[in-house]
Amino acid sequence: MLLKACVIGANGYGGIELIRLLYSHPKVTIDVLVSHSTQGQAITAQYPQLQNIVELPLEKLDVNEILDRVDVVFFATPSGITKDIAPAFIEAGLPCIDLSGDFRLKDGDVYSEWYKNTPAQQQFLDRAVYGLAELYRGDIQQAAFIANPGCYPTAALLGIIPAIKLGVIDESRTIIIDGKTGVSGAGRKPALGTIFSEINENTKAYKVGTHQHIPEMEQVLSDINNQQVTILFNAHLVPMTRGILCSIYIPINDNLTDTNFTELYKETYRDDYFIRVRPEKTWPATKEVYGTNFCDIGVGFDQRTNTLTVVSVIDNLVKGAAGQAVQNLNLVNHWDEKLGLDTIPTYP
Ligand SMILES: NC(=O)C1=CN([C@@H]2O[C@H](COP(=O)(O)OP(=O)(O)OC[C@H]3O[C@@H](n4cnc5c(N)ncnc54)[C@H](OP(=O)(O)O)[C@@H]3O)[C@@H](O)[C@H]2O)C=CC1
Ligand SMILES: CC(=O)N[C@@H](CCC(=O)OP(=O)(O)O)C(=O)O
Repeated sequence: MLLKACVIGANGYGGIELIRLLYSHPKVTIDVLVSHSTQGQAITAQYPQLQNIVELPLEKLDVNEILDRVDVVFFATPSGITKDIAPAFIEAGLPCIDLSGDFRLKDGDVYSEWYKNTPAQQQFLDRAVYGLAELYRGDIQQAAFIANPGCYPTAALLGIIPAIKLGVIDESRTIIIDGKTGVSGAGRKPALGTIFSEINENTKAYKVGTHQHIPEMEQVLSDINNQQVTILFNAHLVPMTRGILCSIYIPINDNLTDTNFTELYKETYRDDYFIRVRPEKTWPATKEVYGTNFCDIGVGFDQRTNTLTVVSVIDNLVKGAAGQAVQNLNLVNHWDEKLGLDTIPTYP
């Protein structure tokens, strides 16, 4: 029997990517699509490319009806909105996977500071399991409510986790993450900063020193390190549709200059199908993971500065959002982690 899924926020970019992936999933059927502003329309009115494939109506949010009709709910709704919608489903015990930032931070005060909004109730923050499979696979397999990681944190954390686990970092210096994203990261809603003439042939830094993903990365790294880790992260918008590339600079202890970091990274991820560590000093590009759940990582040690350069790429809508959500669905159900996700990148 197929598992019945509901996507709330179905007409956004995260929602349509969930529909694309769930449609091909051998153990799932999409039963309910929910929209806020386009309810009553067919999904094909918003996305004609779904004609003859997924011809479902966009429905209004009706908690009881959804509880009756489906086995799992995905929230592809904005941060600040999900925290008010999700609790009814969590309390009813329906498995929930949230793509927003509302349940990732365990400390409500930290959420208020960075998201400039009131946090979700603590009881729901406590129940959420952070859905980074490569780090918390065992917890996810036991979970009913997943807070899917943010797009930048996914790429950045996967690039830093091996170094933290191996204890090779010089803690007197700061880890620096230079992140670049395609414009789909901002969602489908129109905004001045993301229209063609503003972003084409242009690149810009944004949210410098204030990006909401900074405390998310620090929370996870501090959890692994058993003490506070502080990072410097800056985000940049580049003129492409999909993709995130993080160039990460990790200060390394003096006595480790002969270490083969590429081999150590490969060893850390030996059981993680979606993490592909490249040969020494071979650098991945965003197109090489386009449309897939892969995170490709290149590693190279700079002797002059005792710094490890790590380049990590993902598709923001797949490993950074919908694909990672499906990976988590597979784990929650104890299915093969690759189900619905085993594809080759679209290239060129
Ligand atoms: N885009 C990305 O790369 C990533 C996105 N995310 C997160 O995923 C979530 C979805 O993002 P994305 O799809 O890009 O955003 P979009 O702006 O493309 O879509 C947002 C969706 O939320 C719905 N929505 C907006 N306001 C409300 C409301 N008040 N009540 C109910 N539904 C509402 C919209 O419905 P309608 O249009 O009908 O109003 C729309 O379906 C966000 O939390 C985002 O932070 C996470 C990682 C990466
Ligand atoms: C281009 C762009 O604006 N990208 C967004 C990604 C947002 C996101 O994923 O936000 P959540 O943490 O709320 O899920 C940003 O940098 O804020």
